Amino acid sequence: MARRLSREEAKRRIEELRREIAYHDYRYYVLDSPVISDAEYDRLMLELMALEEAFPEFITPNSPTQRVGGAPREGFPTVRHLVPMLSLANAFEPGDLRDFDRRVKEALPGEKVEYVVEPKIDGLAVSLLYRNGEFVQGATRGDGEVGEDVTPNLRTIRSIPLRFLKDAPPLVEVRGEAFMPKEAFVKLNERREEEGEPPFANPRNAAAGSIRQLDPRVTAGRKLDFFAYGIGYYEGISFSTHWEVLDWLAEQGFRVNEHRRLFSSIDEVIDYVLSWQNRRFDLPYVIDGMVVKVNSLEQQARLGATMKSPRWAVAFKFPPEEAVTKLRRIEISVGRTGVLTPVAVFDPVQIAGTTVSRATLHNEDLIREKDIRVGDYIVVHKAGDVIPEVVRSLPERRTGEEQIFRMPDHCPVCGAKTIREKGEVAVRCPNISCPARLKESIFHFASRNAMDIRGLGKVLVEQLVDRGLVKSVADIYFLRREDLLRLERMGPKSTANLLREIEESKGRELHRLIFGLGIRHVGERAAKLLAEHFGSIDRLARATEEELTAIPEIGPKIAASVRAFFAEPRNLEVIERLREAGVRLETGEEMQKEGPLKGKVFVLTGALKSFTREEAKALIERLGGRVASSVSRRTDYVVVGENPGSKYDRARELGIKMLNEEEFKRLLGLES
Ligand SMILES: NC(=O)c1ccc[n+]([C@@H]2O[C@H](COP(=O)([O-])OP(=O)(O)OC[C@H]3O[C@@H](n4cnc5c(N)ncnc54)[C@H](O)[C@@H]3O)[C@@H](O)[C@H]2O)c1
Ligand SMILES: [Zn+2]
Repeated sequence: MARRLSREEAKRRIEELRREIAYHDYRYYVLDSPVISDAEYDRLMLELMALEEAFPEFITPNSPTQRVGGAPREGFPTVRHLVPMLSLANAFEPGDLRDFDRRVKEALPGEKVEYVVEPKIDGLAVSLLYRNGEFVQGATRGDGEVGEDVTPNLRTIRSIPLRFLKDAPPLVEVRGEAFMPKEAFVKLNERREEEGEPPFANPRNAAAGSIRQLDPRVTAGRKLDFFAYGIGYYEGISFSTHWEVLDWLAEQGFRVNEHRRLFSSIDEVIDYVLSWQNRRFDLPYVIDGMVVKVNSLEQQARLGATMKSPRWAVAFKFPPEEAVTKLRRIEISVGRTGVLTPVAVFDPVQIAGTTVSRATLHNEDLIREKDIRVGDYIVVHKAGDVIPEVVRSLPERRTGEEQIFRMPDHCPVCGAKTIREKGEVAVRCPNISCPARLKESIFHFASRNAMDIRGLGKVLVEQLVDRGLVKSVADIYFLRREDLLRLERMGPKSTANLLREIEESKGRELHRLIFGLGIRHVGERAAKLLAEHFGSIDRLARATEEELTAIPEIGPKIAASVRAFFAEPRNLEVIERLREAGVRLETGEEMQKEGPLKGKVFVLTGALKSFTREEAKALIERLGGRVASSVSRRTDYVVVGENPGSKYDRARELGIKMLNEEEFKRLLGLES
């Protein structure tokens, strides 16, 4: 194609491509938020390279083909790399690998060449400086010459050793890839979506965005990992091959990829590389290709490098996993916070190892931006090889029958008028008792990292809400055996199990409860901080925005959301009902602090001679205990007065310790 353009046309197209690429570089490297896929970006780059090859007179040092990419962002100190961190030349088909092999052999006539093949991890290249075996500085690649000093952030990655296990050479620069495993990527994007933040396009941007955080505590919460794949500058050690370097790194405590292999011919290299084309989807992290490197370091040195990449290595990139299919309809799902999410439903296609037929479209703006219409042919891929996404529509295949999508102005589940707050992309159902929201919140409340009530799955929650048995999370604790037995698939055994699990969940740690309440923007980490800091729900409920933001890591957004949650009378009612049920509303330390009765739960039944109910309650509370209205497994003591009621029988059934008035007084430290 390059050949057919006139000089003038080529010049114009080159300019255009450079401008476009510069914009995408900015989105990708500076904002960590690309708007096109890597495959599309690579196509632009290839076109530019082809044109520059055909018209070399237009090559300038400022062409994006001439540099590594990635400008350091403001906010971090910069670091000059001891040895430039280069990019890698790309190969897209076996023929490109053969060309690479030919170039290498031409530069090393008559020599035997071995190749090391390693997975190309889709993450962020970083350089780690070790002085006398101690980690002293970590930097991003940046533009290859100068990167950003992100030492405190990299220190949070557990697989980066802070000290070498065996040796302590004066100075070594370890290089490798910081990355986010698929599972962490999916979780992070789910959370961002819930909180109304834009999801990351792929694990590489997620890793970059996580490492380039001014607050390293945010990085710490992001579950990053690291593979070492080489060394830059080094003193006081010596190696003759890349393979030795990898072994040495593994001995010092680094994670080195276990799928590295050593080969002596390019045919073996090609076989191995291609064998990963489909197998790669089973890995817990994303690889976007395989890197082939000349093994001998001495040969590497003689081969040298171009401005952009070494001549002794090449990255084979796997073809993008994309498929074209037809968009049948757009469904709306309503989440826990009321956000309406449009979901694309399309004819099933195979992508990255599985069949997919649905993909989130995130929000209305995105649908407009991408001009996606119902009935369109669309290109679908999987972000991070796991999250199905619509890349773009194919307007050239339209028939005129396609429908422009409009977000409903009423909640499809409860019919409430939807709202879209200023500056937000999300449309919400504002009705806090919307069944869709309620189901999601209950499901969240019962989830593993919240109150962990295993028997309370999606199907059961559906029924509980649809039958009006549960109108808030607190109602879970008032479910009766008879009610549960009437539900589908609930026998006596599963009912008993569920009731036991519900009972057990009453004693869960405070941070799980706070997380489980589903306060907007309060994830697991924030919930832990809030629990630790305030010690009890009551104190958290009374906290002012200033008190909240005084906690490091709790920003104004979280603070405002916590305030709004506890300002809502319906939410306070839920808390009261939880208290009534005997759900623990304090941290362990708090219970210890409060008195000798250390959060013990009392139930009073029958009339006492020495004091009224109110007096007894006050005495118990002064000593750190608590009075509940009904007997449960969480009850520690039942105080039995005259004419005890049904609570007496229930307590006997459960084998709870019972106290008569004398024993009770003794426990309170009162003389009898
Ligand atoms: N979508 C967009 O808008 C956009 C914009 C800019 C760049 N990009 C993407 O970024 C790519 C360019 O980035 P690049 O310059 O980092 O090149 P690259 O990703 O093609 O390859 C070089 C990088 O591979 C990594 N790597 C992983 N495993 C490795 C191993 N075992 N040994 C050595 N290196 C290993 C290192 O980080 C190294 O810097 C483009 O191909 C494009 O896909 C996309
Ligand atoms: Zn609704």
